[in-house]
Amino acid sequence: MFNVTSLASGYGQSEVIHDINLKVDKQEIVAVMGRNGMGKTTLFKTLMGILPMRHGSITVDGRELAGMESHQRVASGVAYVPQGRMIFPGMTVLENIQTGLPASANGKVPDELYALFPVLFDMRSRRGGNLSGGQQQQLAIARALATNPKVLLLDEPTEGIQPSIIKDIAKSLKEIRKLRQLTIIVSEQVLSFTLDIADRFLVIDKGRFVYEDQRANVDAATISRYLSV
Ligand SMILES: Nc1ncnc2c1ncn2[C@@H]1O[C@H](COP(=O)(O)OP(=O)(O)OP(=O)(O)O)[C@@H](O)[C@H]1O
Repeated sequence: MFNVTSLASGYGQSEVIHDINLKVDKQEIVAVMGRNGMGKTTLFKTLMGILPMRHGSITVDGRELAGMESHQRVASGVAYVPQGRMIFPGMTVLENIQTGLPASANGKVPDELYALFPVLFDMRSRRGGNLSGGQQQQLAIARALATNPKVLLLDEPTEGIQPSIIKDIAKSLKEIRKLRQLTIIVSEQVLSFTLDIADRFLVIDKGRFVYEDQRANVDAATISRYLSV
């Protein structure tokens, strides 16, 4: 459904992502685990077209995204929740979510989104910047879901968030995956969160995948070793 072939990218002279291949099925949740600086954010930025690719191919249901601007990739069904959330702090919760809605929605937030994140309904008139970190993360996810994606990319969603909210986020993601047959790729350093949601695990090390396994066979000790070296 989401296929990445021989993808490379980097900054200036230095190549950071080397020849990455990834195939993700419809409704599958894949975790990309890796320490700081291993290339998770660079990979996601390349998938979204924020950073140009040096070579490779990215397809969603057979449609090639290479060469498309970021907004065209969103229109093709890929949504992105960046590291650090990047919500608009001066805008209300409602306005933040509306920025993700297609024009055809006429500004109406689907009830389903508020059902997934009830706190956002309660706080819809507050400024995004006044929400807690966990609430902002939920807002960033809701804004991405408002674009009605087929594929959701989440970059380190648990960073700086308290454990009870992490559990809520895991629950919402599993729910929305079922509801919308959503494909999810999530980068993380926190294994407990991904063990809760992911069907398959990959470890990225210096811009290459060095480990892969299904949830049922996953060797948590091996992944932890990669994360702690
Ligand atoms: N704007 C940039 N210019 C040059 N090099 C960069 C830039 N951003 C990241 N890098 C380098 O690219 C490599 C991968 O960084 P990246 O941010 O993708 O890692 P990460 O796995 O997402 O880690 P983190 O969890 O710290 O975000 C690192 O060596 C980093 O120094």
